Amino acid sequence: MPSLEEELFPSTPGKFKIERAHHMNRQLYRCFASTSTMFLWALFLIALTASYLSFQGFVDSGSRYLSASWGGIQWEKQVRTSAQIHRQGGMSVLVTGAAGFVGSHVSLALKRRGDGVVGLDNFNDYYDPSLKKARKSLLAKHDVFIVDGDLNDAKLLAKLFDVVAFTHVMHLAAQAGVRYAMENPHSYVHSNIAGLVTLLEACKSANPQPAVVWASSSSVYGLNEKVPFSESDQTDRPASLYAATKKAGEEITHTYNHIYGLSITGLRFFTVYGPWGRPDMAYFSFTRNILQGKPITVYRGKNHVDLARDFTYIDDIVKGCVGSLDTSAKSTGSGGKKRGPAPYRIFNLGNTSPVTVPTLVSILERHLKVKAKRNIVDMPGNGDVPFTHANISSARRELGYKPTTDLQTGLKKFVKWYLSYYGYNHGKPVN
Ligand SMILES: O=C(O)[C@H]1O[C@H](OP(=O)(O)OP(=O)(O)OC[C@H]2O[C@@H](n3ccc(=O)[nH]c3=O)[C@H](O)[C@@H]2O)[C@H](O)[C@@H](O)[C@H]1O
Repeated sequence: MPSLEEELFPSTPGKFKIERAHHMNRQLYRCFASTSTMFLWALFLIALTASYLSFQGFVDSGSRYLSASWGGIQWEKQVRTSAQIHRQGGMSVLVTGAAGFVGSHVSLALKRRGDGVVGLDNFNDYYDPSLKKARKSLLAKHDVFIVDGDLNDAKLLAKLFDVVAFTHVMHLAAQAGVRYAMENPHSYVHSNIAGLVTLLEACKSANPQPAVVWASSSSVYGLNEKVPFSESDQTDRPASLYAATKKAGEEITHTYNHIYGLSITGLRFFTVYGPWGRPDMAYFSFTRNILQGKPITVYRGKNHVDLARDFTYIDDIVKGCVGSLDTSAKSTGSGGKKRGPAPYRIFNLGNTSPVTVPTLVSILERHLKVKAKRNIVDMPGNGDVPFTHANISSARRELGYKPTTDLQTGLKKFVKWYLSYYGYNHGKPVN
C-alpha cells in the first residue's frame, strides 16, 4: 500500500505511466480516493488550527485573568488597611502612578501626616521598572500599598471605589516625556486620554464622588512667547503630542466638572527633578553619562540661543500637590448626577526662575566633580520648546505654594541620592 506522500507525489514518473496504461480504472479510483483523503486531511488541519487558536485565546485571557494581581480577601484587606486615616480630618487618597517619581513622593508625604493612601500603578517599562519596584518597596515600608493595575481597567477602578470611599484622587499616572511621543504616539493616547476618561468615569460614578487633583503640564503653553506663562494665557498651540494630550486632559476634566459636578484641580508641572527621579529626563541621563565618561547631547535653540527650563524641585511640587488636595472643595454629584456647580481650577507649579541647559550641566559637573563631554547640536524639531517660565501667583494665593529650592541646591540633593542608589559605576562593569 503506497503511503499518502507517494500517492500525491509519485517518485517514479515512468512507473506511473505504465500503471496508468494497465490499471486506468484502479488509478482513477485511487486518484479519487487520494483527493478525498486530501480533503479530509485539509479539514482535519483546519479544525486543528482553529482549535489551537481558540485554545491560545483561552490561555491568553486565562493567563491575563490569572496574572491580574488584584482581587481576593487578602488584597481587599491590604487596600483597606492602606486607606485607613490616622489623623483627625484626614483624607483617603487614591494616588495613580504611585510608583512613579511624583506619585511616590506625594504618597509618602500624605502617609507621613496620617492620611490614608492607596497607590495604583501599571509598572510599565517606559523606563527601568526596577526603579519603580524600588519605590514600591520604599512605600511598602511606610505602609502604603500599591495596586498593580492599569488605569484603563474599569473593573479594577470600580472595585477600588467599592472597597474604599476615597475622598480624593491624586491622578499622576501618565505617559510622560516630550520627545518619546514621536516614537510611541499611541501610548500617550492610551494613558493620557483613554486612561484619564476611564478614571473620571469611575470617579463620577463613585458615591461619594472624590475631589480630583491631576497632573497637567507646562508643555501646554507650547509655542507661546509671552513670559512668564500664566494660567489665563492661550494654550492652543502645543508643540508635541504629549502636550496635546495634556491639553486634551484639561478639556476632558472640564466636561466631567461641568456635567457631573466633579471637583477638579489641574496642576501644570514645570520640569520636575530630584531624588528618585525619572531616568529619561535630561538632568538624570546627563548625570549617568557624565559619570560613565560618555558624551551628552545639549540642544541649542534658534540663533544659538540656549534652551531654558523653569526646573522645579520635587519637594516644592509635593507641597503644591498636597496644598491642592487640602484646598479642594467637595464634588457635588452623586449617582452620576450633578447636584450643583463644583470648582474647576488650574495652577502653574513652577519655580519662577528659569535656568539654561548649559548651566544645568555646569552645576552637575560641580556636584559630580567630573567634566562633561558636551556635544552641542541644534534642537531637533521633535516637540521641544525653547523655554518655560511659570507665573505662580495663583498657586501662591490659593494654595500657599512657595517654592524654596533653587537648582543648585536641588541638584546637590539629587546627586547625593543618585550616588547612594547607583554608586559611581552605574551602568559600568565593576572591575
Ligand atoms: O514641564 C513639563 O511639562 C515637562 O517637563 C519635562 O520635559 P522637559 O522640560 O523637556 O524635560 P527634559 O526632558 O529633562 O529636558 C530638559 C531640557 O534639556 C534639553 N535636553 C534634553 C535631552 C537631551 O538629550 N539634551 C537636551 O539638551 C531639552 O531640550 C530641555 O530643554 C518632562 O520630561 C515632561 O514629562 C513634562 O513633564
